[in-house]
Amino acid sequence: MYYGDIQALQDINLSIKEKEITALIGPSGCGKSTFLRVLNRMNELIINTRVEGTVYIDGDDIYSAKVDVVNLRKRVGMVFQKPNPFPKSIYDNVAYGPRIHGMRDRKKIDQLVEKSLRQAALWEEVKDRLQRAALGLSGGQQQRLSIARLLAVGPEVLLMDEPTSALDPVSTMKIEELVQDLKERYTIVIVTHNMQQAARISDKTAFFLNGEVIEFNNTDTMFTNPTDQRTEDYITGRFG
Ligand SMILES: Nc1ncnc2c1ncn2[C@@H]1O[C@H](COP(=O)(O)OP(=O)(O)OP(=O)(O)O)[C@@H](O)[C@H]1O
Repeated sequence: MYYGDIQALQDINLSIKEKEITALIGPSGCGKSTFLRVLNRMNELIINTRVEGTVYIDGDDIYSAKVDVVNLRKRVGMVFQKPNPFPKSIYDNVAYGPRIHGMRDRKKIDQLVEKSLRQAALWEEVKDRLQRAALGLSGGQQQRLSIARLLAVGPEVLLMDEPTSALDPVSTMKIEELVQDLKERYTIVIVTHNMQQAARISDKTAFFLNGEVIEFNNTDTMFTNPTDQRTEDYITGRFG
């Protein structure tokens, strides 16, 4: 993966397993977010970028010329560091995706909004104020709303780029619990600067350094018995 002439990722070969949580860790600028964006071709929204190599999801090469990128991003959704609700009601935020994908039946949309908010562990907090502004919710609630908005379009893979870094500890804990619940149905890849978080919630961890994956292992092994000295140095806080 290149930004202009600068190669930001090299020699990456990762097999991400279905219905697992894979954490991406590593110091700032090592390529974690770039890699995440490779997985749903979001890098293409940045000018002058180029990808070499292939990414398969369920056997489909997502970089094939045949792929409909809108559909790909529906299959592989993304949550960002800062929650980004639209300046609309809570209901309309969740209904937005299904509507642009052609859903018209009001009753079906109602059901989907409720289901998505329940799955995102937000329903109980907002069910009496669905028509209120999403921007009136707390940061943690807005982040769960961003997740509900994704779920409403029926993704298979959820990409999360430091989803709790702007949140307080209680909201962070709720998101961590939610991510663990979502693993039952979705494959999750999460970038985090918080190593305790990676250790608490993920099944596998990939350690990135200077655009390469230095180590990819079961999270337990990675944090108790890393193979590479550089992984050990990073997780014990010697750099980064
Ligand atoms: N839009 C861009 N244009 C040019 N270079 C970029 C762009 N985005 C990232 N890079 C470069 O690519 C490399 C990897 O950046 P990336 O944001 O993927 O790292 P990261 O590990 O996610 O960092 P952080 O933890 O700070 O978010 C860095 O050298 C960065 O400067």
